[in-house]
Formats: sequence, structure tokens, C-alpha cells
Amino acid sequence: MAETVLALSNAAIYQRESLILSEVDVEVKKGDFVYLIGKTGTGKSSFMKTLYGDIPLKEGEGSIVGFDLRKLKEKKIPYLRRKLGVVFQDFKLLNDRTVKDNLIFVLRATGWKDKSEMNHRIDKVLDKVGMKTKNFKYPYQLSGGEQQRIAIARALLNDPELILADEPTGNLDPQTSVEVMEVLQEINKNGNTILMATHDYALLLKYPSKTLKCDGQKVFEVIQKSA
Ligand SMILES: Nc1ncnc2c1ncn2[C@@H]1O[C@H](COP(=O)(O)OP(=O)(O)OP(=O)(O)O)[C@@H](O)[C@H]1O
Repeated sequence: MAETVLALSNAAIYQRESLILSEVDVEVKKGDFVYLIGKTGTGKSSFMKTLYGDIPLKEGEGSIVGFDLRKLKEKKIPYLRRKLGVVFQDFKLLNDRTVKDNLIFVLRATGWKDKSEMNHRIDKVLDKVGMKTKNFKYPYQLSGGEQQRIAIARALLNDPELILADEPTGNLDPQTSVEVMEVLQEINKNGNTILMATHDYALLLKYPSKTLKCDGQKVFEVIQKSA
């Protein structure tokens, strides 16, 4: 039996005082690729933010990569984030430094010191996303798809137990979205667990997988019809 990396039980998700989602029961196991879909404003981002500690979980139970979300103290959030890889729609790369320096910045911030170990790790994650030859480029010299691949490499640096991707293809054209999705599929095949929020139904059809849907303040699993 695969180990559970995320479990929510009877959880309620709020944005300040507004209830966004209630009675949420979700389980993600090691090796899963799970989609989170739903129309704009139905709570996908709020759900993701709760998982990476940006919104506190005040009702129900929640555990993620060994952390209890109900008991998560502010000062523990960086440790939670180290076990997660988070990928955003807008990449969030630092524009004043090269790809390599973006990655070194994260490694240093998470306690890495040895230069050759850092170089080795950077080469490895860039290789996984097919960007090894672009490590000297600045983010603004890269296309959107390439920037997102760098953001995925950054998420992989500390060998996360779970990757949370919030609309990772939201800023990309359909062809580039497929290329980024291929990268996510590949790293999932190599053992990484991924939860991806999206409203791109074309990707769901092309790469069917377990799907959760936010609708009417609830989250439920939808069964995809096979084509
Ligand atoms: N910082 C905030 N404070 C209060 N309410 C918020 C805040 N951010 C979002 N909301 C509200 O929470 C609800 C859910 O928003 P959320 O961003 O989670 O939805 P979403 O499904 O991710 O939408 P989208 O696809 O547009 O990103 C919306 O009604 C939104 O207005």
C-alpha cells in the first residue's frame, strides 16, 4: 500500500471569514498524479494555499507530508515548504539573476553549503526538465514554457514529497502547455507525487488521471469517461 502524503478530513477552507469549501475529504498517495479542477472562483487556489500553509486550516483534520495542518505554527511553515515543491502560474523566478543563481538562491536558503554538491544538484534538476544548457540565461531571456520548466526544476531541488502546481499552464499557449505537461508527466513517472490545479480541460482529456472538482463549496472526485 502506497503511503499517504496528503489527507484532509471534514476540512473547511476559509478566506478570512468567508467559507470557500466545506466537508473536504481528500487523500493523495505517494506516486499519484491528481488534478484539482473547477471554475474560476470555486476555491482551487484557496485549497492549494491551505496545503502550503498560506491559509491556516481552522476546521477539520489535515495532514500533509507529515505535518499536521491544524497545529502548524508560523515558524514551522518553511520546514513544510521544504518538503513540498510549489509551482505557480506566474513562475515567480527572480529576474535579476541567472537560472543557475535562482536555483543556488533556493539551495542556500534551505541550508545547502557545499558548492560542488549544489552544482551537481542543479545539473540534475535542470536535466530532468530538459534545460541543462540554459543555466546561464536570465529568466527574461526565456520563453514562458522554459521559465515554467525552470520553476519545476526549482520545485524539485529538495526532492519534495509532494509537488503542488497551481495553474502551471495558465499563462502558456496550448502547445507550450502540452510541453510543460510532458515534463510533469515524466517526473511523475519517475516517482514524484503531483497535485495540479487547472482549468485546462484539454490537458485532462489528453492525460487522464484522478480528478477532484471544486463546485458549490465542495470538493468531490469526478470519474472521467475514457475516450
Ligand atoms: N485574499 C482573499 N480574501 C478574501 N477572499 C478571497 C481572497 N482570495 C480569494 N478570495 C475569494 O475566495 C473565493 C475562491 O477564490 P480562489 O482564488 O481560491 O478560486 P480559484 O478556483 O482558484 O479561482 P481562479 O481559477 O480564478 O484562480 C473567491 O470567491 C474569491 O473571491
